[in-house]
Amino acid sequence: MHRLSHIPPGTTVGLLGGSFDPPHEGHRAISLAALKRFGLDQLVWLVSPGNPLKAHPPALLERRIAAAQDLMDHPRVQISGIEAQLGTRYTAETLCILRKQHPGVRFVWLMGADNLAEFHRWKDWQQILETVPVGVLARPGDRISARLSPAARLYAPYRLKGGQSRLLARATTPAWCFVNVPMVNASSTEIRARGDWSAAQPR
Ligand SMILES: Nc1ncnc2c1ncn2[C@@H]1O[C@H](COP(=O)(O)OP(=O)(O)OP(=O)(O)O)[C@@H](O)[C@H]1O
Ligand SMILES: O=C(O)c1ccc[n+]([C@@H]2O[C@H](COP(=O)([O-])O)[C@@H](O)[C@H]2O)c1
Repeated sequence: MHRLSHIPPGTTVGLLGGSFDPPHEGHRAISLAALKRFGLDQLVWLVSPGNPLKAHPPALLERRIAAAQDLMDHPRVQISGIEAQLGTRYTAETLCILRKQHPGVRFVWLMGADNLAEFHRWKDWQQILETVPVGVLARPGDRISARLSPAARLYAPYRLKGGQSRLLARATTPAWCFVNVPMVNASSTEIRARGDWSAAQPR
């Protein structure tokens, strides 16, 4: 069975799932902010085989992983294509397997504010919130829609304030925390639209 490497029991590990099509400075910035604000030991970029809610297929996984490794060369961050190896696309399924494989590890699901706004559309989203702490990072333009989202409203009683962010990883679930971090106005959609990544490349 495929596993994440170098994840010692007892550690706290942030999981940043994404299409990374392509990876950019926004991903890098929220990763560094998440390590610090949530006091995480490590972080894993889960490069997705394809977001189940996105109609267009992403660029080749190998190409996205290579670009991610170039961009995020950091001793506490690993880039992983494990979802493709496990055959999972849905986050709830991925988390279920990872938690079984690493019983002593405290995983935290990380996402930008835009994903919290849409979170109620994910498969078994309440199960995700009930089983792993969720850290949400501010993103330009999405802070208000995220705060007003169905998931944020329903789970409002379980939100840790920004000043308590370092408690998140070891908090009893459900627990989530929105942190206002310095924002980077970068998006893969915009980079693809410029043609710097998509043009003449295999998809
Ligand atoms: N600039 C950013 N600021 C904060 N969070 C971000 C930023 N860019 C991406 N994220 C978050 O990183 C994760 C992976 O994002 P993803 O790979 O979809 O990038 P994206 O720029 O949102 O791509 P696309 O434009 O194709 O939707 C998501 O949780 C997303 O919310
Ligand atoms: O599980 C789901 O239903 C689900 C729906 C939408 C997105 N996700 C995950 O959310 C992460 C961010 O996706 P993306 O495309 O916005 O980078 C990535 O890991 C996806 O697999 C998961």
